[in-house]
Amino acid sequence: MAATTPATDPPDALLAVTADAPTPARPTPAELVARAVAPVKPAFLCPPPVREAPKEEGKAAGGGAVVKVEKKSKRQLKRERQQEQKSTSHLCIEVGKSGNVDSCKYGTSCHFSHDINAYLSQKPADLEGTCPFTALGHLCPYGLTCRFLSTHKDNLAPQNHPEGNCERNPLSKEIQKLLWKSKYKFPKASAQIKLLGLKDGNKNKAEAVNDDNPDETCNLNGDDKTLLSSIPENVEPDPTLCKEIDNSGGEPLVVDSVESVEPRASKKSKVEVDETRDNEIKGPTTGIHDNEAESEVNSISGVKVSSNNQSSCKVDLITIPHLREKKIIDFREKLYLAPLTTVGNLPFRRLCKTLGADVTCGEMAMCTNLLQGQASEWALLRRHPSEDLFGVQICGPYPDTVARTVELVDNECSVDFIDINMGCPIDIVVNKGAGSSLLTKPMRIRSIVQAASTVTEKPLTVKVRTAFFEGRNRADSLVSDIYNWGASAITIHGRSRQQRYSKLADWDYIYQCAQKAPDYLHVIGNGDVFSFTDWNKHVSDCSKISTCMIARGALIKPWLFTEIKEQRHWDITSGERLNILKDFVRFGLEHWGSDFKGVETTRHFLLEWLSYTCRYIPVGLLDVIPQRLNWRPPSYYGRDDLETLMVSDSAADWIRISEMLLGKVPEGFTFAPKHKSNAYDRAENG
Ligand SMILES: Cc1cc2nc3c(=O)[nH]c(=O)nc-3n(C[C@H](O)[C@H](O)[C@H](O)COP(=O)(O)O)c2cc1C
Repeated sequence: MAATTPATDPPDALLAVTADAPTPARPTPAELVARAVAPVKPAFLCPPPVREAPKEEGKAAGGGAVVKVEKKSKRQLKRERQQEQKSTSHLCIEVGKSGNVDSCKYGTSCHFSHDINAYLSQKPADLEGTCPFTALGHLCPYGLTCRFLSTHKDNLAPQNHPEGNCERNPLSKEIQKLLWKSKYKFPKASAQIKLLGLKDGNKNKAEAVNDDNPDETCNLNGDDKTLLSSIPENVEPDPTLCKEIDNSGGEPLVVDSVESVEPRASKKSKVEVDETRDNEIKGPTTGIHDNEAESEVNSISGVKVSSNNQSSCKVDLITIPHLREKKIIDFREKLYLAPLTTVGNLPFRRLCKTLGADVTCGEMAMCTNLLQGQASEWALLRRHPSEDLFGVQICGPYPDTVARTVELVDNECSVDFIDINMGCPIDIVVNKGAGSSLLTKPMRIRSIVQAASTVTEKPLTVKVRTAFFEGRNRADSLVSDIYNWGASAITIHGRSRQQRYSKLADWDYIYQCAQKAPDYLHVIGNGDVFSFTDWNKHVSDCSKISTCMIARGALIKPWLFTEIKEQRHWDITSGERLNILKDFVRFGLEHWGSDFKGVETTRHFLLEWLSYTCRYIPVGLLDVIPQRLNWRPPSYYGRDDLETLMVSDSAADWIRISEMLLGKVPEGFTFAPKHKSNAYDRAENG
C-alpha cells in the first residue's frame, strides 16, 4: 500500500513522522517475512495514506457523483439509444471512415449522423501521440472519428488497411446467422454423443428426425430453435446413481453430493432432464451397449470405429482421432500465460508475448454463449498473429454442449489446442454444474473429455483445481485416467474451490498428481509462481511437471516471463514500466479502436490491469528478494514520483496513470475494479 500523494524526499518525510515519538524496535526482515509482510527497506516506508471515508454503495473512484440509477423500460432505452445515435456526436461508421457522406448505403434512413461538420465541431481535441494504425503504415479504419486524426497521412494506399490480415477468429455474419437460427451442423459431436451412449440434449428437431430415419442424410435445415435455452443447466443427476455406476466400473469413485452448491431444478424440469441425463451417466459403462453402438469399440481405446448410424449422416467419422494421431504440443519448459477472465485480453496477451510468454490462452468462454453465436463471447476467441502457440478455453457442464463447442471451434477458429475449464470457482458457473463443480462428478468429466476429444484432432487440455471441497483432494484420481479419456495435458491449480486464494498453492500435492500421470500426459502446475526461482524450483523438483502456468504473477509483473528466460530478478525502473504500459495502450487501441469508444475501452481494461500492477514492489526497495505473492505491503514511497504513483492502490491514482497515456477521462467517469485484486484477504475470481 503506498501513499496517494506524490513523494517528496522519502527519508525526510519518514523522519518528520517519527521524530517526536520513541519508535518501537522494527521487526527484522526475516520476522516480517514470517508474518507475510513485505520487508520494504525502512528508508522507503511512509505513514499510511489518509483515506476518504468509505464510499457509499455505487460510488466509484474518479470523482463521479453517485447517480441513483432509475429503472427504464426497454422502450424508453431504445428511444434514448436512437436519439443518441442520431446526435452529432455519433457519426456513421462508413461516413467517418471515408469522409464521404454518400458512402453509407442506408442514406437518410441510417440511424447515425451523417453531418461531418457538426461532428467535427463538437469532437474533443486529439489525444497526444500518433494514430496506432498510421504508425504501422496502415490506413486508419476509424477515419474522422480517430482520436489521433491530425496524425493521419493522406498518401496511404487502401490495401494498407489492416483489417483482414491481423487478428484471427472473427465471427462471420454467416456463421452467426446459422448459430442464431440453430442451423449450424454438428455431425461429429452428435455422432460421438451417440457412440458414447450419451443423450444429446442439444439436438434440434431436424437432427431428431434424422435419428428416426437413419437413411436420410444430416440435412439440418429446419427452422426449429435448438433446445439450448430450454435445458436447465443446473440439474444434476442423483448422486447415488453415480456411486452405483462408479462401483461397477472398477475403481470406486466417490461422488460428493453437490446439493449445497447446486439448486435443484423445479419438479417439471427435473423429470425432463433426469430422463435426458440418465443416459449420460449410464453411457461410459452401460449405455454403450445400446442399439447400434453395441458392435462398436469404444473410441478411447483407439480402435477404428465403424458406425452405420454415422454413415447415414454422411459424416466422415469412420476413424476417430486417437491420441497418438493427434498433434502433440510439447509444453515442456514453455512459459504459459494462464487464461485470465477480463484481464487476459488480447492486448495483454500480446504484451506478454513481447516479454517472453510462449503459450497463451484466451479468456474462459461459456459453451452455451458460443453456440448461440453471441458476439461478445466469440470475441474471447480472438487470436493475435504473435500468439504462435494459442489455445482457447471453454466451459460447459455437459458432454453434448462441450463436444458441439469443440466441433464449432475446430471448424471455425485457428487454435492450437482447446482447454476445458474444470476449475472455475465463480458461483454462476458452479451453479450451472460447470467449472470446478465438475470435480464432484468424475463420471461427467469422463463423458465430457471422451466426447470432446473425439470430435477434434487438436489437442484437448483440461484445467482443474485440487478439489472442490477443502481437504477432499480429487485431482490425483483424474490424472491417471484423463489421458485415456482423451486429454493430452492437465493443468492443476494447487488450491480447492472452497479455498479460493486464502492459502498458498499446495505444490506437494501437484507433484503427487504428476507422479501418477502416464508418460504421455503433460502435467502443468499452477499457483503462486512469481519469480524465476519459483519456476525453476517447480520444474526441477518434479521432473514430471512439464511447465508452470503463470496467472497473477504475469498480471502483477508481466516481465516475469523475461526474468524466467533471462534467469534474473529485474529491478525494473518506473520509466521501463511506463513503456510497458504504453505498449499495452498501443495494442489496446489497435484491438478496441482509436475512436472515442476504443480509447475508453482501452482505458477500462488498462485500469483493470493497473489494479494488479500496483501490487508489484520494486526489487530495489526490498530487504529480501524475491517478492512473494502473499506478502502484504506496508505503506511506502517509490524511488521517484512515477514509481510512487505506480505502487498506489488507490483507483484515483490508476486513473491518473491512464490520463498520462490516454488523455483526460470523460466527464462523470467512474471506475471500480472488477476483480478487486488489491483486497488481499478477499477471494479473487478465477
Ligand atoms: C483475474 C483472474 C481471472 C482468471 N480467469 C480465469 C479463467 O478465465 N480461466 C481459468 O481457468 N482460470 C482463471 N483464473 C485462474 C488462473 O488461471 C490461475 O489458475 C490462478 O490464478 C492460480 O494461479 P496464480 O497463483 O499464478 O495466480 C483467473 C485468475 C484471476 C486472478
